[in-house]
Amino acid sequence: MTQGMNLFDKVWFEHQVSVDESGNALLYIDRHIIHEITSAQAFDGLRIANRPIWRKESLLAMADHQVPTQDRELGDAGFPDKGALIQVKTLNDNCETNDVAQYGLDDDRHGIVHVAAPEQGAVLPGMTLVCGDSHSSTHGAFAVLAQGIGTSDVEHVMASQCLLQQKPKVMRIVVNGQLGFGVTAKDLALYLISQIGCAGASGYAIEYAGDAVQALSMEGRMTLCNMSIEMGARCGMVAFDQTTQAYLEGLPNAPKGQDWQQALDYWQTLSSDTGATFDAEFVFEAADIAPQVSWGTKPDQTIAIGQTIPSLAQASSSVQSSDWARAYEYMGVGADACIGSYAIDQVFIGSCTNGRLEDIRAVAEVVKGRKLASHIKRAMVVPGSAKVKRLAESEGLDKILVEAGFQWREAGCSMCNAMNPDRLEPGERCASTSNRNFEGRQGLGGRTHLVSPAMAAAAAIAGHFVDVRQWQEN
Ligand SMILES: CC(C)[C@H](C(=O)O)[C@@H](O)C(=O)O
Ligand code: SF4
Repeated sequence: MTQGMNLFDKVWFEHQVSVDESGNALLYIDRHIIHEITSAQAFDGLRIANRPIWRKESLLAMADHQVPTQDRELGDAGFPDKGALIQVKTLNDNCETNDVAQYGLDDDRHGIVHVAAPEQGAVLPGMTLVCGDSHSSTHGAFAVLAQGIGTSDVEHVMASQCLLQQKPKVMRIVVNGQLGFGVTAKDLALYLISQIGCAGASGYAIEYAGDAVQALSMEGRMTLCNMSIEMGARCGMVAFDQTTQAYLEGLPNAPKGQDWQQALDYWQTLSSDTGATFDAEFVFEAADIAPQVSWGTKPDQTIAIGQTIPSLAQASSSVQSSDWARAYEYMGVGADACIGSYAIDQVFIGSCTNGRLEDIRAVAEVVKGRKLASHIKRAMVVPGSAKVKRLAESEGLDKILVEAGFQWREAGCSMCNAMNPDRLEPGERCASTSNRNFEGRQGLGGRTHLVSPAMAAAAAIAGHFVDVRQWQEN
């Protein structure tokens, strides 16, 4: 085994084809996932240049952003937005013409790219992975070097199976100890972003390590890696271990028999060696982390439940102070106020951050036998994939949620980014398990507060943010 190498470097150098004088490296790409938003122009580009796809077996497609999450049985008629229908049909046509594997809308493997691909075993340790989507960092949970790319790079990778880029620096974030009762991977992610800042990891690949990270399930690790991009990082990774192995064993696309044994031998090398070095390192104590709520319009504008919204006097620069002033205004919140003092209008549980089975179980646990607060206009649970939906239904979770007053939808990105019919109205305040709280992210004028699934569930019942730990059984 190579001595003293960190995890990122191991995967990087295994895939580096060449480096030019200015330091630009060509990186070989193993897995390329595509969706309906960022692939159409790439397919067009190849067609115009009369270039074939280099290795179509590396591609996996599914439409997720624009698909409606209800009335799917109506087929095309279920799409209220005909532009969205065209995008989805274009992806279908491109996949058929180019013989690219696709999980279509009626396929029981369909879902949000970052939820559906890993659960089929299409994402394996040691791979390099790209997708024309910023939250591709999710797949780093499997010790994968997973990056989001733009549409022109989608075309380059289709044509050459390679990505041209500068090698990022590597940051390790160590979280010691264990997360407290009721504190989840989402709270950890939001906390780290609030400490490191939205641009704090720009130019870096992150490796998450320490006892608290190792104790996370694969779902929790995906939640954590998913939000790396909200710190500006190029990707986030977690070392391969028993948890990774147990998750992958038996999945449809995971290797079998001899191949599995051989793969394991390699995968077991996918952690940072003792003595590995990093360009930056942060160390946190899990015990310091409480359930988090974002109060502003950037993911790092986040506080622990129980803290008050910071005042301008606490800002560290004039830029931060003007950012905060604008955020108070847009979000309709005030300095020094308690986040629990604002009534919530909508609740959204889903997205590639928190649309997995563990997340839905956490919501059901909190809302079981309770009802939505009477002023909540709408509360939705949107599974991240058809598989998550099926598994949740087999546990009876859908019934618990519907009983409490939630809508139970079909898989898709849904209200995470308002590219489909699920949106906030101007001024509406939403407890959301998604990953971005930018202005207008969930609908023009909508106000997003990022929280964990359990915190969103408690807010749905109380009608405002509360500390969910008072409601859970220890
Ligand atoms: C539409 C897509 C390109 C976009 C992204 O890259 O992140 C979306 O997934 C998002 O979360 O805003
Ligand atoms: S769920 Fe949200 S963050 Fe994830 S891919 Fe879809 S739109 Fe992007």
